Amino acid sequence: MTTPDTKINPKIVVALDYADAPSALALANQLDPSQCRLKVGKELFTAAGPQLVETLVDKGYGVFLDLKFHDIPNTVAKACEAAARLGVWMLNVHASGGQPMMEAAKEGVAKSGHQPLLIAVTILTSMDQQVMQSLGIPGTLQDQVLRLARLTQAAGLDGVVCSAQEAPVLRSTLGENFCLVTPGIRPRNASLDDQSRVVTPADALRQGSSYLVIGRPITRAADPLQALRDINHEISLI
Ligand SMILES: O=c1ccn([C@@H]2O[C@H](COP(=O)(O)O)[C@@H](O)[C@H]2O)c(=O)[nH]1
Repeated sequence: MTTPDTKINPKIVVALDYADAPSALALANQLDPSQCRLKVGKELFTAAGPQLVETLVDKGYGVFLDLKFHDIPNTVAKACEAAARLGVWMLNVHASGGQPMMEAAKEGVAKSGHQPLLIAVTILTSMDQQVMQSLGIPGTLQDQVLRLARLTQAAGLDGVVCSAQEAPVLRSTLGENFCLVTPGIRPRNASLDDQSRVVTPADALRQGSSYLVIGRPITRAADPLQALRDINHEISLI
């Protein structure tokens, strides 16, 4: 097995799910871009805006702008163009917006003059088979993740957000170069919170994840820096 080189290509993406910029910067200022990348999601972006994203980029962090765009193709294209202009490392849309929407997203990114990774959310890691059924989506959850991931690849995107539980089948079907970004990561004995499809950090990498998105197990730990160090140590042993 290969040893993940966490220094050159950190595998952990810390979800900065904070209510304001000072709280997010308090953690970012203690971390180092060689230890992790950072994710800005809907809560923080709505509160702190593009300026915070640019600040994190200027600090040298790879920033995943997790706004999960899902709208008509023209609107998503323009949103992706604007997001890519912030200099982020990665951004995303919802695969359930369909192939034309994802193709428009890709065109929008191309127009920005930047080259972030563009990925699509398949089925949220908080969802389970029962929730899928309640939405009237037929088949197994894994089948639906695979269907949306194939559509994402056909649209020319770089990868998907999925659970590491689906990583083995996606990796074998979609190839080594398709990026699998996996939230729902929980160290052994950690609280699941609102996540349903969870995997430990080391198991997620063994299953084929490219990047691990981790929020509360780090940000709500008594010592977030130590929690990140522990997880980086765990995955360095693979
Ligand atoms: O399917 C998805 C897509 C995105 N997320 C985001 O990842 C983090 C997970 O945070 P935890 O605190 O580790 O649960 C959060 O920002 C979500 O918005 C996801 O969980 N699942």
